[in-house]
Amino acid sequence: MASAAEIDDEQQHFDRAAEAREHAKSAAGDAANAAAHAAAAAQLAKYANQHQDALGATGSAVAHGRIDEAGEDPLYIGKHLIRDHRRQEILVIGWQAPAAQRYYRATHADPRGLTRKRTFHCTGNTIDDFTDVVFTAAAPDRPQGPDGALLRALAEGRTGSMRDIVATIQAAQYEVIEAPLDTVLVIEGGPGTGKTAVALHRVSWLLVNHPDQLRTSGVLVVGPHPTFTRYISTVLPGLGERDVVQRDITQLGPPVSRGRPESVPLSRIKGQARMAGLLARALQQRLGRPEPAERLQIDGRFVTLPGADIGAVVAELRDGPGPYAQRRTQLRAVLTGLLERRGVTAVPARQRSVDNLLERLWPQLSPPALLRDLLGSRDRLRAAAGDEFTAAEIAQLRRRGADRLSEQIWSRDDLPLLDEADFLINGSPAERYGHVVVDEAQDLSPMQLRSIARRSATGSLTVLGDLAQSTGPWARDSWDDVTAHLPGTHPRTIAQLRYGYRVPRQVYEFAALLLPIAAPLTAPTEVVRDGPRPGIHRVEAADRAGRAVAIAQAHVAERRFVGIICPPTCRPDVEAALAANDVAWSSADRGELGNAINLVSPQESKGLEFDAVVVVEPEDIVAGDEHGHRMLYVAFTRTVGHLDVVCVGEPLPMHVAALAPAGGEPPAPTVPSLGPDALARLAGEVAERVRRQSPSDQWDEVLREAAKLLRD
Ligand SMILES: Nc1ncnc2c1ncn2[C@@H]1O[C@H](COP(=O)(O)OP(=O)(O)OP(=O)(O)O)[C@@H](O)[C@H]1O
Repeated sequence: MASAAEIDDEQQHFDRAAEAREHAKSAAGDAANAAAHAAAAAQLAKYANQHQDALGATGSAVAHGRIDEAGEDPLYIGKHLIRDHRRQEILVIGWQAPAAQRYYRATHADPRGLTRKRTFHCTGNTIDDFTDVVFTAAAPDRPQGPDGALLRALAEGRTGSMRDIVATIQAAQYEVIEAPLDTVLVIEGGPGTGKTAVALHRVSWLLVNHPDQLRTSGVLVVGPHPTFTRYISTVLPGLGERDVVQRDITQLGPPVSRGRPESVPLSRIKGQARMAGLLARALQQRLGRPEPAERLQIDGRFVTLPGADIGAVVAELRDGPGPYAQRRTQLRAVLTGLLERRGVTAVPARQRSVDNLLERLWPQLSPPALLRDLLGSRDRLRAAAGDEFTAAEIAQLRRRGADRLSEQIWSRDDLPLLDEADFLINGSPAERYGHVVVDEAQDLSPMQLRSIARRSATGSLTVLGDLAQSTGPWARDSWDDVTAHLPGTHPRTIAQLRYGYRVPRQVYEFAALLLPIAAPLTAPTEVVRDGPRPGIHRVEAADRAGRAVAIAQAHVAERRFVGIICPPTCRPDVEAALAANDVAWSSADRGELGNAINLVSPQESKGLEFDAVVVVEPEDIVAGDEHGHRMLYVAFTRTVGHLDVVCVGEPLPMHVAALAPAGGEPPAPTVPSLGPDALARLAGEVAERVRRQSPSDQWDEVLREAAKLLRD
């Protein structure tokens, strides 16, 4: 604990900086009032608001850190630059400034000239305490364990909104944050290694350090589902960035009615990149052929255009560049030109016989109309499929469309197809960004990735995920399968985060027993802190839901933020138990998390975290997905503190023969043996790595060696 005198000294600096900040904010407001007319005033007011936001909220801490170097004045680091208005002296530098880098990158092994790094703990702008890391030349080999400030931040209770980590970003995380803009950067790491937090801070860092490229074009952050988007939505505004667009993956593409369910096999077909070719061919096949002679009535006289001339123009435009709608406009212009050459002067913009001919040759189409008509017709599907789809696949794709387009309900897998159709018809989306961040990217289909890729104006992307958490119809085992569908304009880099900050060691070790089956080649994360052991509660089926709710209530009584992660099979019982006990709860499928008990499906739990997690019936979670062990690994790793597993029979990981009841000592974990499926997956993965990392002329030899080793 810092001494009162030291805290007083620091507080004086904080008070001075707070006063300077208020002065800067009111000066920004005054500038807006000085505008010459209303339009300029509105514009200036917008800039003033942005500037005031960027300076930070009144009453918030002006700084979170300080660095000391021998013979130099200390530097205070906060979310925003603050100058003394009288002397123009810098009181606090923004955390993204190059001068702040050493606060984050200094380690005992490489202190970068610093003698000390101080992290403040504040309530508003009042300093409660601070934690120091002292760098001494005598201890360069000291291992860099988690410092007190980090452990303190990790121990804080969670809520339904993610917090920034600006005060305690770790050296390896900062290195990823400041990676070059012109990259496709993949950030991979186990659960709770800070991928999401790092990516959001990277956005803020990029906006400050690359204003010319990004301030006008903007940044887009794409998450896996609405609850996640809402959960992370306060981080960037808290860092002073209000203009970053945050969407979930289903919000890309034309606005349509959603909610149609889709089978897994159909999801697999619809997500494949070859669907893009199917749509492009389907669009071409909508083009018509002219009659040998096209007779048009214009202003009471008939004009005949030779079909061969028109056909040649249509063929040229069909094979030409540009979106479909733009080429349609070009065709109209050419038709008008042909008419003018036959003496028709000034063809009006709307002329019925020209419009009719144009509609026959090059029909006006919306993305939903194209897709509905395609999926609704076996003949259209067959014609567009060529050799690329089997008859069985065509039969699977075919479905009866709604009679009225406005009544059509679309599935999640239709959305990227509509977006692709929109691209083919209308060209690149109106909203393109200087940088795009994609979270939980390991689960996205090629068609979803294409949809994201076309929103990056320059090919600059940050892609984050964890292959060991990859589930669903598009579960991945390699990042190559993801990046193959992203723009190739910039180099691709994979950055790994090794340290797990969320999950306590005792819970992580339990969850990691699933890894040999879930993701055999994944190295476990290195956990930085301890916590309570998982509680295993074996119950009768009739008591399962009631017990889960009772455990959740006990956590709420301790003021914990709780997630009950429950497979669909158990959900009605759990909802009934919550109702029977008159417990207020929130449902993640309504896009929002409450402050107490939240009922969450395993899929929705991705990316979220709670103080306490109650996992209901692991076996059903495993059974619910082809990569069910990964899904369970996700569910187990959502906790910052407590994990309780409520089950009938074994809690999984099944190979842990007998786990002690809640609070008891579990036996030492045993290494699970691999079943035939897991072994086949492992073999496939080894072969894939050999292919990726060895020159092709050595594959056979390396694989023969590997087979021999396995036989022996
Ligand atoms: N340097 C840090 N300082 C303080 N907290 C941190 C730090 N790094 C990560 N955390 C915390 O660890 C938790 C996990 O972070 P985050 O959700 O970004 O991890 P993730 O790798 O995206 O996890 P998952 O793959 O499970 O979604 C968050 O509560 C985050 O605030």
